[in-house]
Amino acid sequence: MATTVSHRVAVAGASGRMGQMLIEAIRASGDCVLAGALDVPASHAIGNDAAAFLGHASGVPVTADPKAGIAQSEVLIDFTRPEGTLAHLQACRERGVNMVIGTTGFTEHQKAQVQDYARDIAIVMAPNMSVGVNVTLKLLEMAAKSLASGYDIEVIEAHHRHKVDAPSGTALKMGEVIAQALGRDLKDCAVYAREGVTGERDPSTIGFSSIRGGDIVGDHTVLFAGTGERIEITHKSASRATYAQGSLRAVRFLAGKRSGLFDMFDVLGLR
Ligand SMILES: NC(=O)C1=CN([C@@H]2O[C@H](COP(=O)(O)OP(=O)(O)OC[C@H]3O[C@@H](n4cnc5c(N)ncnc54)[C@H](OP(=O)(O)O)[C@@H]3O)[C@@H](O)[C@H]2O)C=CC1
Ligand SMILES: O=C(O)C1=N[C@H](C(=O)O)C[C@H](O)C1
Repeated sequence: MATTVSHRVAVAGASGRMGQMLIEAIRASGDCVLAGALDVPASHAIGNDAAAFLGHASGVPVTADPKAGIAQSEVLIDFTRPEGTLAHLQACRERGVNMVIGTTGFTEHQKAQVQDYARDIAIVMAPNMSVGVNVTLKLLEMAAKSLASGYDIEVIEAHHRHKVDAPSGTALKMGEVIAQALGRDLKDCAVYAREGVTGERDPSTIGFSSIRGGDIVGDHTVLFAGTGERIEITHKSASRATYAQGSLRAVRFLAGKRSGLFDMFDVLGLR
């Protein structure tokens, strides 16, 4: 049976870990087609076929020119760096191309800029596109409400040696969800480092610990440590394919939308 291709998708960071995973997922999807590929000017991939690493010819060359890279697309998936994402947003707004943003490490000011672009194009932005992590966020919301007093809360994350931001975007989102459930503001209660004579733990804080090493795809644990018991809620990613599949669900969700900022709770109906 012939499949109908309905989504023309460009990928930014085409030679990156997630970029390659996305190109592979688009090729296997049946309803999406690769219509553009972007990378930084210094990338070894510029000028090459975007699917060459799969031993396949997609007919889409990797370009460093954002406007050329998105010209044939209805949506751009971006897993790059915050400064790259912002440059891509500018090009997408000019061309009326929607965006799926998986990049992490944005400052508050940069997040406000993304929100501003969402007045003109539709954007799904989430620090973690996997179904499992987003369901975990709902579990954390419930746990935090039930364990509001008497339990110290610590978020522990582990990632591969190449990751450049810490804590991970997912860990920060977990902290935000928990803080909100407890009626706190993460800005006021987050503790990102401990060293030396720190004093006793302030029960109102949410602590973060980051481990970096090897090829760990992404592990997140939230520890609720009480007196006489501990509860640990853990999610472990064994493959980046889950992030790519979630990104394609976001692409389908955006079809026909003209503006607005959405996240994976919207895409997955978890709100
Ligand atoms: N939301 C989610 O589910 C997930 C989010 N992520 C996030 O996605 C991002 C990318 O992760 P990952 O694929 O592992 O990283 P990689 O470093 O493997 O890939 C990043 C890609 O973006 C390119 N790039 C770097 N800087 C810029 C820039 N300024 N403008 C445009 N492109 C740029 C890189 O080019 P070059 O290598 O030549 O520098 C590379 O091709 C990270 O922020 C990560 O935290 C990752 C996995 C899941
Ligand atoms: O850089 C990564 O690899 C990942 N980044 C995201 C994050 O910062 O939370 C999502 C996932 O954990 C993998």
